Amino acid sequence: MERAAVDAFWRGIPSFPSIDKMASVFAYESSQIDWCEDNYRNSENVVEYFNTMSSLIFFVIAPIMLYLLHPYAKERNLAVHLVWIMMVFVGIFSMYFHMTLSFMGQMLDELSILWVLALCYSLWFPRKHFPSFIKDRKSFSHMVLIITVISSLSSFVKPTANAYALNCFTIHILYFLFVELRNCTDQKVLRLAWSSVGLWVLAISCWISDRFGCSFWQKLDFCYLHGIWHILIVMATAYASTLVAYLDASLEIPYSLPDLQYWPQNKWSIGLPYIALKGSTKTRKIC
Ligand SMILES: CCCCCCCC/C=C\CCCCCCCC(=O)N[C@@H](CO)[C@H](O)/C=C/CCCCCCCCCCCCC
Ligand SMILES: [Ca+2]
Ligand SMILES: [Zn+2]
Repeated sequence: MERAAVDAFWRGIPSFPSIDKMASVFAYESSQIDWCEDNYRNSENVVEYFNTMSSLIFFVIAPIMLYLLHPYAKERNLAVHLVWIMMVFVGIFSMYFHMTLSFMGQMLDELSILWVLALCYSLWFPRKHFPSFIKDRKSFSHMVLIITVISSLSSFVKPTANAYALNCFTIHILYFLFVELRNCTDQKVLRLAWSSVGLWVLAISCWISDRFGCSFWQKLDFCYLHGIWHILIVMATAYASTLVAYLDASLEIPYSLPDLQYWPQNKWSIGLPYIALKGSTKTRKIC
């Protein structure tokens, strides 16, 4: 069938978008968002070259975290691995978004972040903060799933607001971490919490500065803040997710004696944090 005929066919169906409209969501620069980096400066096929390349950090950190968290995931729940597998997709969509600045790229980038957040909440949100009508983690996960499906659909209503809404989640994460840790005296936990907050503060400063201070950074010919945000937010995610996973492990699998360690250098607490299990596993205990 001719393309015009196909288009006319679909146009006959009320409220079905035309083929042109559907194709345009993939078009270069069809997103209403444009970051500070000059478009097409380094390549005629890649709109924002540095922002695209800095998203490669997802492919560096994700496999290392998958490897480091394997003993913990095996003991607690193999679904933990989904977090860093999904982070690889966030990286792919982030690259696609900055390469094209297309509407489809923007939505894939933002929706993938929303679903990683949903997964983290389902896995690690502390039981004692569950709403009173929720009796266990399974029901909590179902509630998170319903909210995430509704939020995913709502994200098409005002797409320019999505990134701000996603950033607001951090306020909630900071709030419950504060409540959880206000009586904590474990120096390792506190150091990890402060490092997570520090990385996030640096990251969000770059994100906001790129969004709202672009003319200033253009004068300095330094338009790389969004790319730097990519690197810092992946590190903040590694730190914060390990922290909440550790708090969860201390409550849910205490017999395995979870311990916070750093790769590659544990001595100075630098590098990527992970959970080492120093005790017996459940299976060994039963045998
Ligand atoms: C019980 C919950 C524990 C949560 C632990 C952390 C969960 C992290 C979840 C998601 C990872 C986010 C990865 C960010 C990818 C960035 C891609 C990107 O740059 N997208 C932009 C467009 O290119 C877009 O404008 C950005 C939108 C905002 C993203 C907001 C992400 C929130 C990340 C939360 C990090 C937590 C740090 C907590 C510190 C104490
Ligand atoms: Ca740009
Ligand atoms: Zn980005």
